[in-house]
Amino acid sequence: MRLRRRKRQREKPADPFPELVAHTWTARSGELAETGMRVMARQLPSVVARAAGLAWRASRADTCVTVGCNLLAGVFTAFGLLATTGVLTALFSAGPTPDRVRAALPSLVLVAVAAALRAGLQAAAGWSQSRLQPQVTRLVELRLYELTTAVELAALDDPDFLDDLKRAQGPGMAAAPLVVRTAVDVLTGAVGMFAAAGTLGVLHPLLLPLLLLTALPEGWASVRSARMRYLVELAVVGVVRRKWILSDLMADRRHAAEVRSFTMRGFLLGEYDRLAAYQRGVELDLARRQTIVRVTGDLLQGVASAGVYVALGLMLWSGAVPLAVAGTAVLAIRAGQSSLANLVYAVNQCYEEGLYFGDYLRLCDKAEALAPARPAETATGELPGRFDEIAVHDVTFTYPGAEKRSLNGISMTLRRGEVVALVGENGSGKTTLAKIMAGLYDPDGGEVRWDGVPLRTVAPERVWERIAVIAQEYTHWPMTAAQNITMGRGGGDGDGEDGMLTAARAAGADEVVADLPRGYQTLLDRRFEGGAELSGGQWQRLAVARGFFRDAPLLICDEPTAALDARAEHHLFERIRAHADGRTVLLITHRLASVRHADRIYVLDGGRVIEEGDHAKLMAAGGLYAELYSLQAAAYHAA
Ligand SMILES: Nc1ncnc2c1ncn2[C@@H]1O[C@H](COP(=O)(O)OP(=O)(O)OP(=O)(O)O)[C@@H](O)[C@H]1O
Repeated sequence: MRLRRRKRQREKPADPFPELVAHTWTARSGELAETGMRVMARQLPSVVARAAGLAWRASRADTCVTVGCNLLAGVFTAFGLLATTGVLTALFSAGPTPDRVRAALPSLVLVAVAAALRAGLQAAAGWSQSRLQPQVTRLVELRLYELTTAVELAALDDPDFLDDLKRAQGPGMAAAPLVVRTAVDVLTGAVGMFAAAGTLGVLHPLLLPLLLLTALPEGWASVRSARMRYLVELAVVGVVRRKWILSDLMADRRHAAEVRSFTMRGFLLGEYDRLAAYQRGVELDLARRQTIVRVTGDLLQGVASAGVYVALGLMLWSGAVPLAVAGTAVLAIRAGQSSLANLVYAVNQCYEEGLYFGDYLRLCDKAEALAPARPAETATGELPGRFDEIAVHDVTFTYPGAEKRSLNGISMTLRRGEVVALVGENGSGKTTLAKIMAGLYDPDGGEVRWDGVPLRTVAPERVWERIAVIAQEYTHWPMTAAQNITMGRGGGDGDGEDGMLTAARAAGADEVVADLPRGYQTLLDRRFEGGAELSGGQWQRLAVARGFFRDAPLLICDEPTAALDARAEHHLFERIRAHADGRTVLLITHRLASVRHADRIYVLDGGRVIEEGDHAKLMAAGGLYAELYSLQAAAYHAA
């Protein structure tokens, strides 16, 4: 056992990039290195069952055709082989040659018909198998993204979940169609082998072990060489990932200016070449070792075949089998040999892909348990269309995996028509509190109530429908300008065009769009022909327009002016104040001049509210707010 392990360790190439090998994708290498044929045989049925379930859900018709045609092709293989005996018996019988040929004709026709039918069935099976692949891919991709867009936001803060997601999204998802394909290959190989074995059993029971004897060396060689390749792939996976990252840095437009201005070209090319040279070395070594294994397999197979033919000769000589049967046996052994080798190879492949596919299934199970938090059908709480008051009571919150609380017993009230500001230094908990109010996270303790209805009892979707968030970190959606404003509500360009224009004007996005070549229909993605790129401030105006367009009773603005020029910022704060008419605005900003006119200001520090009141009251109190405000004001006066 120890000897075997030592031998396996020798198979693994020494790794000159230790910092890269720690990647989670390599987690399977140890498992596989210890996996033998017996473990594979035990686990294979469950992998095949999963693959069959997946294929069934992707397309029942194609699954039935694939399986049915493969089974029927096996029947015709056996039938053809048995009919061959009839041909040979007729040909080897006594009498003039024309008579013998004539006698062989009916069996010959049967052989030809069986071969044609088998070829037709195999073609049909191959076609439906190819049809299954894209359908399976579509199914697994859609399922994964349905789940990732529905899981609680907190799940995406959990490093374990993210780790699982990366594995599922990469090799796990890619393995799904391969698991189905290799499972069908297992079936095809098994059917072919059973057809040949059945034929031999019918011809003479002693012929069956001979088939196994000749197929074993090739089966061994193909499994061993596949496992070598797989282990090497796992060993270099970190190197390959690093190469992807470097190729992205060297070929992507986003990095092009920096690569040039910092003259990084030589460094990046050197790094890339170092990795590529290592990978080439490992692969050349693999090719050498695989060739040795294959040649050994071929030699052993040659010896085994010679043994088989000697045994067959002896049986013929002793009269145990007639000449015609021996001839058919040679054909059946050859057919069985290739089917068995294919079967062993397919089993190995199916098992390998099954390992990765298992990652995908585990992630789906995990994500299903995390989503949806409270489906609309079972949630008991109903929110009012427009609320009068949002009350936050003694809310505490710790991010998953974090050691420190981000919120520490926060209480506050927001009423309809008010602009309420959250201020505080970096990391004081403003964004976290806003996300809890938006129903993106459930608090660990305390609660948020809308007109007395606890958010904890309401389906998150119902909360999100009533909120517009202009977030600190927003996405540059690679859609048209119009879609950037309207997506998420109605979704279509034609939907609420007046509303879109009003929102764009309010946010100053109309000036941005006026300069675009195709106006609102311009695609904001330079990676496509005719796509446009915007500046940071221009993107922010679109994000603000998106927030206004939702026309929700609660508008949360988290640093909405960070990238805006002075004029746009002034205009936006005026517009936000106007927006509060009949609605409520929660404003988070470090620009304290802009919160002077807020109805109420809450000052956060270390996840607690340390001051509360309007501008005049807080200035008079002379606390943190007054200090921060005076610092900013002094900077302007000094100028
Ligand atoms: N996704 C996260 N996972 C773990 N901790 C987080 C996460 N997001 C924020 N935190 C932590 O929570 C605390 C509060 O962060 P938050 O983003 O709410 O602060 P903030 O007041 O909005 O800061 P800023 O003014 O810089 O935007 C910080 O200590 C931060 O490190």
